[in-house]
Amino acid sequence: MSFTRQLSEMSASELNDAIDDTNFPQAHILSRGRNNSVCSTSSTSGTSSLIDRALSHSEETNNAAPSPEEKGAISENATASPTTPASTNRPRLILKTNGTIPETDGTQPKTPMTPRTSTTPGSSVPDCSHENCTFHHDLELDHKPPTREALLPDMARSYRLLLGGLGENPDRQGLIKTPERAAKAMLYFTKGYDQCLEDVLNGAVFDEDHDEMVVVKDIEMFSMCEHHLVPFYGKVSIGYLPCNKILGLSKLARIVEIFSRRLQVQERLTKQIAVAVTQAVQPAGVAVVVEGVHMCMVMRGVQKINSKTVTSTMLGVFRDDPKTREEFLNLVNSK
Ligand SMILES: Nc1nc2c(ncn2[C@@H]2O[C@H](COP(=O)(O)OP(=O)(O)OP(=O)(O)O)[C@@H](O)[C@H]2O)c(=O)[nH]1
Ligand SMILES: [Zn+2]
Repeated sequence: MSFTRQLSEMSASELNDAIDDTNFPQAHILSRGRNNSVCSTSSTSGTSSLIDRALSHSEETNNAAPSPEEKGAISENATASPTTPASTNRPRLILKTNGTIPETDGTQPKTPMTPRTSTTPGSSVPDCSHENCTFHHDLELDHKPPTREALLPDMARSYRLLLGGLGENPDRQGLIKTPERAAKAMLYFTKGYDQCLEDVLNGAVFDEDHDEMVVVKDIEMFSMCEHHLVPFYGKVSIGYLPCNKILGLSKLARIVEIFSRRLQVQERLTKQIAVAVTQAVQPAGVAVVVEGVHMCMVMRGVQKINSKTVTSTMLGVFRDDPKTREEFLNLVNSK
């Protein structure tokens, strides 16, 4: 049984669990400290990840390793590149979330939703059905789906208790509305739980005979550390090599929003963005680099105010071809 078929037989939640829990053997993590020293670690875990196996299957079925002679060009700055292989011979990266969505019918598969398990006992808050919910198309959260609003009273009560726990008087003038404000703010910080890839893409996947690298870099990112519930923030750079399908540029930034606006660790965030781009356009490869500042390391704990964490996920040709990877990294690091 092929691995793509195995993937297609997994339920969305199983796939989500597998994606969330699987580390890429070659994910690079660089930590830059105060003195700019760079520490690079590569996990050498022998466990092949979901994506690895999907990729190797994809390569087997396509049986077409890119030739070094093939040439491409960098689309963003029009710099000629001798390294980007032509799409005709590129293995296409394919990830399927379930067996019901054929990969060639133009329908975008849904991103597996992170299950909402944070509801208060006793309150029944169903997962957002996305029906009548324009939230996904308006990431500014001027209006909230009913399920999100239903969370507010319990959350506000929790914040009120928290204020009391701090020894504060929740009824003093400055704090009267604070529990509700804080609850709304937390809902905003985690609004990605109510977004899915299909809705965010809004059909902006276009057939295009374009086989050169597309890079959108320095996308601002704000997320919440799942260990301490304090922010981490930074920037995300995404590159992909299209296989006759391109993505509306803003959708790359919107994909970052889906996964950053959740409780996260940076490694998982990086991987989820790469997987989502793969699901959206089945390119020959995807590269994602995230540079983050973790307030849990700045305001508390080790208090290293200049440290930055850099994580990357390289899929497909970005993983297999060092020159393609280098081309991407050069673009990302150029001013
Ligand atoms: N790998 C990873 N670790 C993270 C991330 N955000 C926070 N952490 C770490 O999560 C760890 C939690 O460690 P604990 O020892 O349980 O918690 P702690 O006592 O608050 O740890 P310190 O931060 O070292 O004070 C810390 O090392 C954090 O730096 C992330 O995105 N990725
Ligand atoms: Zn933290």
